[in-house]
Amino acid sequence: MAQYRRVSGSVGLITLQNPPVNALSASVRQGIVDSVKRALGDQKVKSVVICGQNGVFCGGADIREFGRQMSGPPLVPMIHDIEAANKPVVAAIEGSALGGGLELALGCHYRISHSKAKLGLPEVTLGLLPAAGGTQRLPRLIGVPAALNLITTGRHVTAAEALQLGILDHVTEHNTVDVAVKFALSVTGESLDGRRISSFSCAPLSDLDSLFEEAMLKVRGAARGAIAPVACVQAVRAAATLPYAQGMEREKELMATLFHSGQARALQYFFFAQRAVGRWSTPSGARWDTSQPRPVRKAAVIGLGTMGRGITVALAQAGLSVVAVETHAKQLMEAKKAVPSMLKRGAVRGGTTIEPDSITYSETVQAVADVDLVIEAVFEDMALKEKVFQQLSIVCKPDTLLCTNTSSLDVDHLASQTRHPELVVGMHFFAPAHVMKLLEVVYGRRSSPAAVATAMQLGKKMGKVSVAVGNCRGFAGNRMLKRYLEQAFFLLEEGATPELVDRALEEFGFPMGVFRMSDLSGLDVGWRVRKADGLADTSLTGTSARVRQGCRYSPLGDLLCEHGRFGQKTGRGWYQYDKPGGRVAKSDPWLHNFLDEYRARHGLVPRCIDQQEVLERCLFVLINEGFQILEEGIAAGPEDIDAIYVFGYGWPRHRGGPMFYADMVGLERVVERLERYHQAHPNVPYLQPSGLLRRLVANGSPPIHKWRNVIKNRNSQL
Ligand SMILES: CCC[C@H](O)CC(=O)SCCNC(=O)CCNC(=O)[C@H](O)C(C)(C)COP(=O)([O-])OP(=O)([O-])OC[C@H]1O[C@@H](n2cnc3c(N)ncnc32)[C@H](O)[C@@H]1OP(=O)([O-])[O-]
Repeated sequence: MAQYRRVSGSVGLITLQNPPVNALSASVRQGIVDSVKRALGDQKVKSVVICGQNGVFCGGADIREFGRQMSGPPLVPMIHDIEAANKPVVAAIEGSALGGGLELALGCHYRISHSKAKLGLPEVTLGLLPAAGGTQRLPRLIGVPAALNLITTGRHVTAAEALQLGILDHVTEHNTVDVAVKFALSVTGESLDGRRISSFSCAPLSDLDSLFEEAMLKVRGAARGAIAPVACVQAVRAAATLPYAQGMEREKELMATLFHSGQARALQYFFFAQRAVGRWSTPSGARWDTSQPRPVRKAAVIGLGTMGRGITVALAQAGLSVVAVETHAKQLMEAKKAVPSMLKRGAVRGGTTIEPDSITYSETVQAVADVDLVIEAVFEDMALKEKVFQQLSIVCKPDTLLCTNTSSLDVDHLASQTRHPELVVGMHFFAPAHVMKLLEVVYGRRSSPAAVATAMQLGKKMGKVSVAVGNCRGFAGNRMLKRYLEQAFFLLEEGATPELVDRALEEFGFPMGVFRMSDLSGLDVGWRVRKADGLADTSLTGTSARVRQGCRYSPLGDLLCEHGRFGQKTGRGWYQYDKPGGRVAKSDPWLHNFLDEYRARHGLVPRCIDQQEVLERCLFVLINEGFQILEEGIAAGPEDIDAIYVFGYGWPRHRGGPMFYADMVGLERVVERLERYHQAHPNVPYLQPSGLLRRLVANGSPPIHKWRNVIKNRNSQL
């Protein structure tokens, strides 16, 4: 809807009304069309102001309408009519002017904004382009290079930057609508000839071809297979080379190629998925809307290795006062140098200021006596963590929340070491902890709803996407990753090379294939875990060398570690690097010989493996584990798993996440391929389709937004 009224005698004020972000739904568009008509037809009205209710101008087209039959007046002619109006129209921007919202403002003759507003054309992040004239008007207004930057990245800019770029005419600290109305009165009767952006020409550039070639190269490099950024460049090129009307035709054609694409569906699904994870629930009935988080003003971090330092920075950046504890004097000294410079770099990047004295350092756990929450980030060793939790339980206030950053150890067991197990949860950060967006909040059997709510809220405060998951080995993310890694090792045994596997995964859209990733994070990390689990025994020979606990096992990673090949840090891993710490992976003939010898020793005849098999083996087994996790209630819904994989593991966002990908591929096909691979590899039980996956297929493979019902029905029958 849009409300219309006349104010200050001669200004028609149109207020968009569609909470919470005044998205341009069919009824809002109809409301605007009707109101504009009224204002232009009313002789008493000399100028018009368009604003949004509740301090938000407009969040753009209504994304929920995209999957449906479109109705109501289309945006393009609506904006065109506003621009063609013979009375000045002023956009009064508060909150956000994004996507179609900014396009609407670009159709107005003047734009006035509050200083706190954010503006942008984020359509590319939804697999689209700004197809309500945004690709044609913005370059005409601010020049091709700046428009290319905004449209291909979708980034939001502050009002100050928008003013500097020339998007805005005026920025105010006061009531924006009042200022806009006053302004509208002041321009009454003035000529609008120079105010209609569609009549502008783009500022001439000396070498347009090379500018667009460069832009295309850059965009293709960053897009990892996403098609929308490429279409955005093509649309802006049309603005720079064609008259406005033809440019609009090109914009429409390009939008048509994107609108029904799988990528657009995936990205729009993901837009809602990342918001859905905030509405968490646990199998015991705790929920986001009934659980009260506790206030956390002062927090502590125990252990200042790489993770502990990152967590300290993330907490300080969120405005908390932090006690950073490290019992090893040398490590503490290093952390005291490293943390302030990490903070400084973060402040420069984010344009913020940081209070350096918000962090105090200590060599003893006694220093955490008065904090509200502690995050333990010591070495991944259960005995050590047990000791820390026992100490914390004595030292801390009785109501202090005790969190562990373990990536796979048993949260319930750690809780059992304390006097208040209900106040223990996992907060699993991803390295580097002050940069990575993902936080897995792991609730144990006895974690209270308030403890989960507090950790979730703290994650949000730190700018993370927090996902609540249950306690199991590896939680959701690493548990699924284990299956993916295993398949990659098996593929090497069967004849693939790290290069072939990585290429397939990188062409799929991962920033790094599994072996390059493993070299980056260090092969010794997994080796240590496997050793602790009694798995990494390379003294075994014959068939037993490749079997553990009755299942197929590949000792390849263990063997590499025994050769001192820990990845980038030692200059050798699955690839070779020019020096320890080197970043550029090069194919390593030693590794290929090693694989040949290994296969010969175990009587494995290498075969030709294609990219499709790599993808199906690695990804379908990971997806299958995801279904198992849903079945067990470790994650509440597919959106949780997808958010974990996109934000924590580099799953390409334009493929929506592993569970969405399964939906796209077709659940029947996933089952069929898994069954086939399981037949070929009967000693890999995880290739057997999970019960939930089979049940979904038996239920006619409902779309992903209906999976929760199938899970719920099953749980209610138990
Ligand atoms: C021809 C077409 C051309 C055109 O160029 C295409 C477009 O404009 S494409 C559009 C280009 N525009 C964009 O890409 C902007 C997308 N929006 C945003 O970036 C943020 O929502 C915004 C910054 C506006 C507010 O942030 P915040 O304050 O943290 O709030 P929040 O994020 O938590 O959202 C609150 C609720 O509103 C919901 N919702 C939001 N927007 C839309 C929408 N457009 N539609 C529908 N719903 C929308 C959101 O799902 C959530 O629902 P729920 O049920 O409560 O979970």
